[in-house]
Amino acid sequence: AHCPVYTASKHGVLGFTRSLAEASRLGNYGIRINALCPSFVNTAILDTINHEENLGNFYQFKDGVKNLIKVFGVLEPSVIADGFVQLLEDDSLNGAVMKITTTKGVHFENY
Ligand SMILES: NC(=O)c1ccc[n+]([C@@H]2O[C@H](COP(=O)([O-])OP(=O)(O)OC[C@H]3O[C@@H](n4cnc5c(N)ncnc54)[C@H](O)[C@@H]3O)[C@@H](O)[C@H]2O)c1
Ligand SMILES: CCCCC/C=C\C=C\[C@H](O)C/C=C\C/C=C\CCCC(=O)O
Repeated sequence: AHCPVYTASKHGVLGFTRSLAEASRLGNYGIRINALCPSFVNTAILDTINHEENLGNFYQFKDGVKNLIKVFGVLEPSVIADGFVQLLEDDSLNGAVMKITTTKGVHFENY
């Protein structure tokens, strides 16, 4: 929401992940490819919404993003690291999309 190009890039990452994971499985590449999709995380990127040069025409919607942050809260990076370790350790995961949110914690999007 609010930033169409940013959002399009994230959808692209998911398509890339799932397609490459299937290619890896079929081609016996020996690697697993998964995506980790967190809600808001406490990193420097959150400050970018305060700068017009980052959001361009969509700067006018920054209060909407701030409201989302207020409603859903901000995760600490350590929570994301824990999810990442789970992706590393679970050999059954390939082409998986792990979501981490304040409301549901770690869960998976099934396609
Ligand atoms: N922080 C969040 O709320 C959040 C939530 C979901 C997804 N993400 C995604 O996670 C990823 C990492 O974000 P983050 O929160 O750690 O942000 P961050 O701002 O802390 O880190 C981003 C890093 O990317 C580097 N970078 C930027 N442009 C680059 C380029 N062209 N080539 C190489 N490196 C470049 C920056 O120098 C910086 O070190 C991003 O793709 C972001 O969209 C972040
Ligand atoms: C919205 C774009 C703002 C510009 C980029 C700054 C930060 C981006 C952070 C993340 O990519 C945001 C991702 C998801 C947040 C959206 C809704 C949260 C829903 C959480 C839930 O369902 O519990």
